Amino acid sequence: MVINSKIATSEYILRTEQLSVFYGNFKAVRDVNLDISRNKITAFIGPSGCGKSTVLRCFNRLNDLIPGARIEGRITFEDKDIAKMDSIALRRRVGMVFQKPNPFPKSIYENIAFGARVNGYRGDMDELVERSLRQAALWNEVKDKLKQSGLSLSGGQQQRLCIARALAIEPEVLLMDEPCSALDPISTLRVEELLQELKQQYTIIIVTHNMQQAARVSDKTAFFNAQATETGSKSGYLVEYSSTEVIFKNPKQEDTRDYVSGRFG
Ligand SMILES: Nc1ncnc2c1ncn2[C@@H]1O[C@H](COP(=O)(O)OP(=O)(O)OP(=O)(O)O)[C@@H](O)[C@H]1O
Repeated sequence: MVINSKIATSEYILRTEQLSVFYGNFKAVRDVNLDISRNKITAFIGPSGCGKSTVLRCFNRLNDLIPGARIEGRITFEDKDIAKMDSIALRRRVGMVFQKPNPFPKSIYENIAFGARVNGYRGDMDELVERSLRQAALWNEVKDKLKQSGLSLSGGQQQRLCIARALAIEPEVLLMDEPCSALDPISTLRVEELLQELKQQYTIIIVTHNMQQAARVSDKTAFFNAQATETGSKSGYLVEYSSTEVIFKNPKQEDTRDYVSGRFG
């Protein structure tokens, strides 16, 4: 009997168990236990340096590329320990969009096709390029200039191109590290609208400094803070994790309340 894996999978696509992250001897983040819900948008908020990006980068093992970085604890993706997975295969399934739009210095078309080709895509490339650009709500703006450089687009369009590029690899999870911080308010709104559409198909984790954005776009919010340790250095930790409504309207922790009401950070 064939069991449908979609039915068999748990509500949580990614989980951390007692996750601590080190850069050399420095413990940047400690003891994070976090379950990421499938097809939801989870926001990471908290003051600068509390480890939001560090935790985000753990989910597709991008920290592996930083000399001296290592983790303690465990992260599972679809119930499998990611430390035991091939990192390239993991990154195909857990894509990333960075803070600053970073299109390749290639045509709009090639920005999508290049990564897909490198990842072994064998289907109809024109169809994939169109589908990815449509998913990223960019198709109508670029369909007549696919041969132009990706760098000729506006900042907001470049970021949507980078989202389209990430989607073309057909990931299951999209990690976004402050994807709107370099964008103007109108482009930000477009990306936020786009996220709502994308969550039908993808699980999204977004790091944001903009609390209104977290409140507007996310279903769940994780609030991180940093605290001085015995050695004097500051170590990040997860203060509270709940539905976005609870975090913003009725948090359990006083620190969360102070942060979301703008009293610190
Ligand atoms: N590559 C690195 N090497 C050494 N230390 C690092 C590295 N990246 C981050 N850190 C340190 O780890 C801690 C957490 O940094 P991180 O960038 O994850 O925080 P953040 O909450 O995302 O901050 P911000 O909101 O300012 O982006 C900080 O003390 C930072 O200096």
